[in-house]
Amino acid sequence: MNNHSSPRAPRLDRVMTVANLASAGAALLFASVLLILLQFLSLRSAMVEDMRVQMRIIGDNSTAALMFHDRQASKETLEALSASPNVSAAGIFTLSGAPLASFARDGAEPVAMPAAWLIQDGYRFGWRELELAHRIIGNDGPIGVVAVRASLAQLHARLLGHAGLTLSIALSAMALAYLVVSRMRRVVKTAEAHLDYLAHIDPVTGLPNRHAFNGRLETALRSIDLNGGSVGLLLLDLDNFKIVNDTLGHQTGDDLLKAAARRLMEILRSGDVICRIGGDEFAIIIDAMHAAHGDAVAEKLLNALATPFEIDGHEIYVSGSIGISTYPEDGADMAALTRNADTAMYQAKGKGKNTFERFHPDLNQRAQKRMTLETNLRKALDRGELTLHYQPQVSLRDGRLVGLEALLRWRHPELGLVSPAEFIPVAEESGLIVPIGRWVVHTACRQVAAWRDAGLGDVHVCVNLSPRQARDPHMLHDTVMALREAGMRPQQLELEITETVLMENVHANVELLHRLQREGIRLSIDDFGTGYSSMAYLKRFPIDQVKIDRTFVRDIPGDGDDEAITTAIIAMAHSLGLTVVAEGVETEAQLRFLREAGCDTMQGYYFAEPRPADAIAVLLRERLAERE
Ligand SMILES: Nc1nc2c(ncn2[C@@H]2O[C@H](COP(=O)(O)O[C@H]3[C@@H](O)[C@H](n4cnc5c(=O)[nH]c(N)nc54)O[C@@H]3COP(=O)(O)O)[C@@H](O)[C@H]2O)c(=O)[nH]1
Repeated sequence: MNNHSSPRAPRLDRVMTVANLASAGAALLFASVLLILLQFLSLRSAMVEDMRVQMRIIGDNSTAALMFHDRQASKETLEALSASPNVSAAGIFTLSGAPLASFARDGAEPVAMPAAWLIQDGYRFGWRELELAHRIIGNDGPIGVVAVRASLAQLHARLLGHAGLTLSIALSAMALAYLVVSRMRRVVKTAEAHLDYLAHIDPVTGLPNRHAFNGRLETALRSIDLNGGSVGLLLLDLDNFKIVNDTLGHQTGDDLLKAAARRLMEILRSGDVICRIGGDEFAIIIDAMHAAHGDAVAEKLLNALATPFEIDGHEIYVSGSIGISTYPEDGADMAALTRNADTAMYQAKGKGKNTFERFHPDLNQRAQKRMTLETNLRKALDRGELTLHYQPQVSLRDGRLVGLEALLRWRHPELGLVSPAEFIPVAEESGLIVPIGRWVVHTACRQVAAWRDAGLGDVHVCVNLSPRQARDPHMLHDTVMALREAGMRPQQLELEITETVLMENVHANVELLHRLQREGIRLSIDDFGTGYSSMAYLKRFPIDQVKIDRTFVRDIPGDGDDEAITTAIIAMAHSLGLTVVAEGVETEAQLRFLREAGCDTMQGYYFAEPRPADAIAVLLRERLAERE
């Protein structure tokens, strides 16, 4: 399995670092050369100044010797210069240029009478020597010249020392700068790598995230465009993951995601890519896949999830629904391919979860049909196309009618009678269930009031509550208003909630059910046995009644498992003080079995199918007559 990022081209920052260091080095070098030059000029002027002071002294001290042509005195005066190590030769001359005295170090050439321009300028620098000349002034003006030749060796040595020091400081600064820059580069690189990780990796599972998935899929499709072949895309959504999160907490949810991701990764081949692209959604890109391979991989993925997960001492069962699409057959681009895999995945969910579905164009037709249903459903309320039918609930003790379940019916002028099994999910997904559900509660309550006002007595009515309605913040208020408007006792209304809805958001639902209970509204669990089926959880909810799903009733008596489940549900519900309704009772044998098992109430075609309000009025009249 390939989940690593591709090697990158040499980074621009590396080039930038070298460029920065080079420019810093050049600047330092320039500054160093400038410093050395300044140093040189400063040493030079200091030397000239020093020599001139000495020559002035010699000149002043030689005035008398010059006037009297005293060679010995001139020589002695001149020899004072020998103390200065720079001076290699010196001489005192008369104005006519005749030497009066001279001094030269070992091997040095004696000085000659300086040229007029040198006397004028005072000094001249050569490469290795400095020549100086100074007029000696008597009482009536110039009387002679003192000339000196000084070696620059000492100045050069000092300059070399300075240059060495300056350059070593510059080099040390460069080395320090290099170390600081390298360290900064390492810090920046680590930060960059971390940011890159965060941008591409899901922190919970360590898998590439949606952003990375887009890149991987794009690369895979581009490669197919160039080289041919096909790519398979599998979208896997964990079933009922939300229940785990809500009931066991987010940490357990995260641990489950991590463990599931590990299992899925383990069964994939190298070259396949798995990414986490949403809360409980994974995408698997299968390279160079043949049509049959997608199904095989999907089966392997589902099998990998089949063994329960051991997390924090909990044994957690989780399954997946997978949608498969193949490039280029099922979509011309990334968006179409992903959309179609998504459509297939929803189809798999609709088929009852823990399965996979390969995309085929019919699915789009189905999606189209769904769209048509939704468009028409939006107008159904206003056009008065919705009605309620009512199905009686009968006491198993005495056969008396004890309640009615309100069931929605939709007759569309062109589509005909549309089954609630078909349009309720569409209403739920589109959110239309909220206004429709509100209408159902109000209509059912108004109908109960109408029967009462017609002298048919008080009736108990049950209304289904969908997941969206349970989340609707106005639901409680709307329901209470419907009861008030109808002048009904709250106990006459029962809301049916499926186990799955209940478990979808345990904390919020516990709160909601308590508030409904405080209003006096009765509550029952619908389709019990098909969902989470935990009596322990039922204890947390203020429930009055449990409705055994008709799939368990269908094969009793006869099916040992269903008999055992039905009997157990009745016994457990009673032990919690709840009454039990059996759904889908169609035969005398079922009725007898349920009565013997102690079931309280039955609902099903055996007694009556759901009927319009007028037909129910007939039953209510019969009930009244029986009472009298
Ligand atoms: N949120 C809402 N959901 C609603 C509403 N009205 C209906 N529904 C849900 O739609 C599903 C299908 O309902 P329907 O086609 O009305 O089927 C009901 C009965 O007709 C059917 N039934 C009753 N007795 C029998 C029987 O003996 N055999 C048999 N095969 N079917 C029978 O069962 C359905 C009632 O189920 P339940 O609600 O679980 O008690 C269905 O899920 C409805 O809940 C609505 O207003 N809001």
